[in-house]
Amino acid sequence: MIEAVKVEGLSYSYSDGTKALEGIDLTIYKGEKVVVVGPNGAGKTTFFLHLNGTIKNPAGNITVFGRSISEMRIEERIHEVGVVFQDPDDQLFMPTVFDDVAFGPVNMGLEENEVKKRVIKALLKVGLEGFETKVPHNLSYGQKKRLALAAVLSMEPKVLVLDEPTANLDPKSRADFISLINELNERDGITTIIAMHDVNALPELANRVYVLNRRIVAEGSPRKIFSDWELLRENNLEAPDVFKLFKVLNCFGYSSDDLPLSFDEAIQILTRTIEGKDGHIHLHVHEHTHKELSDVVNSYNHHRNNGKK
Ligand SMILES: Nc1ncnc2c1ncn2[C@@H]1O[C@H](COP(=O)(O)OP(=O)(O)OP(=O)(O)O)[C@@H](O)[C@H]1O
Repeated sequence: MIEAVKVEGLSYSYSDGTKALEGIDLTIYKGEKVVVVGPNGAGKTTFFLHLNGTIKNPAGNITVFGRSISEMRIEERIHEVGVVFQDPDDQLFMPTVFDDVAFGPVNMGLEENEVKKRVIKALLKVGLEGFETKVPHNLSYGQKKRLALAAVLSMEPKVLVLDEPTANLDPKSRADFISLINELNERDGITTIIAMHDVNALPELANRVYVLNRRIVAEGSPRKIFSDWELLRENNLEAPDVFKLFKVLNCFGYSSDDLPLSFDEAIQILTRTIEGKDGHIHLHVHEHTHKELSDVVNSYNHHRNNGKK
């Protein structure tokens, strides 16, 4: 396995004395999808500020693909690690969408034609083709989020770091953003490191989780982390809703060895339990009192049929 990001003994205190990070050691491998969780003020953003070089001369070692981040020139670093911060307004400052996405490639010293190609490619990737002449400030929040991502993708980073990518997005934009991140990871081979409080979306974006609370307090698969109630409680975290629901169902005598981490997994487990011979879920529920449940199941069956076509 190739080490994409290796951090050793990283500590950081702000000038007012706030200790934000203490003795961080971690290794993230090429192609991994890693999510960093932790309570508010745990140091996630501070950690990311180290990865994009905003905080210089770290007290500790950070290497990206074997090279020390503090020894890289900025043009090299932005090609290695791209960081998308939570608030897109922090990253968008040019008069047009084109200029914002071109900013990185221009600073990398690329030729005009190459810059143009990269801008078009990045805007297409995030679904903002045709927005080139628009004023970033006037875009909707969801569009700004996608633009901030495009502005980083145009530098073709090997590692993509995202702070709260799903926060404040409507359900469709959220699902689209998750698919896009997964596509970047799975198809384009970009290693992704994400900080998020949205635990319901986490299993889709993580092979592995680090729990950060000034220090790294735990590491493991989403299932391992979410099964540790004590760890969750101590770090102001919670498990995905379906995971908690099945835990409760288990207490009521519904026995399932697998606890689902996502809605789809929950449906699969339920399907194994109650699936009819035709592969559809059959719940004999009363039309009026259980209409909502019927709607969910019908939409699942519809979704399943369409998927089979
Ligand atoms: N510029 C600053 N000056 C002083 N203290 C700071 C500064 N920026 C952050 N901090 C402090 O450093 C600690 C870590 O903050 P950080 O923003 O990295 O946490 P976070 O995990 O990203 O939080 P959240 O989940 O709320 O976004 C907090 O105690 C915060 O108050």
